[in-house]
Amino acid sequence: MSLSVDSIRKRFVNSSPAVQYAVAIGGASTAALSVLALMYPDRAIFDEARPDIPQRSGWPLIGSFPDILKNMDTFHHFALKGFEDLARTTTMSNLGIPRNIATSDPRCVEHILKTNFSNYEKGPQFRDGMNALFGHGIFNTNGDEWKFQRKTASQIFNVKNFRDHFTDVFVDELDYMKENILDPLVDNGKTIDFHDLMFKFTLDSFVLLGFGEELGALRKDGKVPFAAAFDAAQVNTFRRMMLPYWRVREGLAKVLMPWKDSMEDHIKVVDEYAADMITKRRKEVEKGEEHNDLLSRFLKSRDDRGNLLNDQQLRDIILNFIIAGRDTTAQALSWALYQLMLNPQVEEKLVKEIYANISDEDEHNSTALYEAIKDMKYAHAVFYETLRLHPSVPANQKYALEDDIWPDGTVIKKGDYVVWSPWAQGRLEAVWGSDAKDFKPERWLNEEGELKRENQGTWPAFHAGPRVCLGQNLATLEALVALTLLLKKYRFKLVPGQDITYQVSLTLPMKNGMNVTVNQREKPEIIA
Ligand code: HEM
Repeated sequence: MSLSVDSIRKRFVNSSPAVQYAVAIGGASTAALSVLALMYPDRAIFDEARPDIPQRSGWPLIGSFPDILKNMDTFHHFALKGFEDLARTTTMSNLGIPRNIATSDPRCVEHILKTNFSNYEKGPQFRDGMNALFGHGIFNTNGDEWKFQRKTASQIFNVKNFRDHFTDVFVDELDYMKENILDPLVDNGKTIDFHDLMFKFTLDSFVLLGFGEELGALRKDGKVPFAAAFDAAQVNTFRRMMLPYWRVREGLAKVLMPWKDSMEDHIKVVDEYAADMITKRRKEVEKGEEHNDLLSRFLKSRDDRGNLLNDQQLRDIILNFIIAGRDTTAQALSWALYQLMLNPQVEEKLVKEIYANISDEDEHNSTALYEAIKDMKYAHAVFYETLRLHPSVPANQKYALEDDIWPDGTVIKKGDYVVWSPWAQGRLEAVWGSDAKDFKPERWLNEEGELKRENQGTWPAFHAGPRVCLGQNLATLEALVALTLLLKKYRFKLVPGQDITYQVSLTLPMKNGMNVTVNQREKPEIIA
């Protein structure tokens, strides 16, 4: 049956008013959508065009949102491909989240980190997403509130603490780990998840040195409930930041999958943990006990308005510092061992350096260990190279406080949401040369064998500018003490057939962990 224009018109005229109304509405909507699609052919509805910046391909009205969804699990590879295929600075428009301008140009990254960009003036998307876990802790504050936290915390990062107290804590935790967990596995072929082990080590160490609490994660099988809830809350925070309409999504999940723990459940567990810690410490202080750690410094100090801190403020501070101090270093340690197992020639060189510098006695003399490790150039190079390919903070963002022009000529408008990806940048040939994807600690040493640090725009692993990582020396010390003492005693082997990959989160965890077997290390020949 063929439908002529005339017959359609007749049918329409003879139909009921309700049908005529529905058809008219449908027609008008289609027309409106078509006009809007013509106005926004490659970007999210109402996003302004930025023809001056190379844009990643997008759909009419929704932009690249489907691509984000599709690549959610391999997001850092997705970022890398954009820079490789399109340009060093690109833009992407997505329905429901602000248009981003992404750069992998070290000059632009350094400029963002050191000048007119704020990580607090975030759109509601980010502030709302971060609030549940981060509250008003150091990562999520600005101005006087941030200055107060940074200044108070920085008091514990002095050489004396590093040399005497912190090194002691790391050595004690490692001693426990060696004796009770690793020694029983030596040469018996049984496997252990090294990633999980490092999370326990850094959690116990940081909670002890920062808050005086013996959490005992290393002493328990499986994850302690605080750590499990804390990890889940972080993954969820990242999803809230990346995907729009999280309230609707999470609301639906609660109805459709009521048996699954929600963000509120995870937050409840971590809140209770922090609350117990605070109550215990307040009681100890009442009894006249003296402590000199991070928690005590904050308990004694007055905030930017001159008040002693309440429990909520202390909770935010504790959780932010645990995020800062635990995950980042545990991940760096895991990725470092992964690369060493894949690159035996690097491992061999590092082990020779360890044996040449650390005697058996040094292993239990914190001052000697600290002094020796400070001078181990190759070990530092291994650590920096690990963070080049596996930066613990793999992607980051800020907002432009003013109109600006970047060093590469990109025109930035006040309020623009700008992002950079240390993960992608670390693998770009345009930044690191044709061997960018290879693990080569030698690139961090000059011809005389002295360490050379890249500028912070090229290697933004620890950030730069006023918000540069407060714990970078602590992290370096902790990682090198652990690598030194573990590699001196054991040779770890990667269990074949595993999918070692990252989980997309605020930091760079290994998605499936990393199983290894443990063997006794033979002394390298050169020393024997
Ligand atoms: C390998 C280990 C580590 C890496 C790669 C790392 C990296 C970073 C990065 C990239 C930032 C900037 C985050 C942002 O503003 O978006 C940061 C901030 C920070 N880091 Fe680290 N970090 C590490 C370990 C630590 C440790 C052990 C501590 C211990 C306390 C720490 C304390 C902090 C603090 C307090 C900040 C916030 C600084 C501020 O906003 O003023 N970090 N870190």
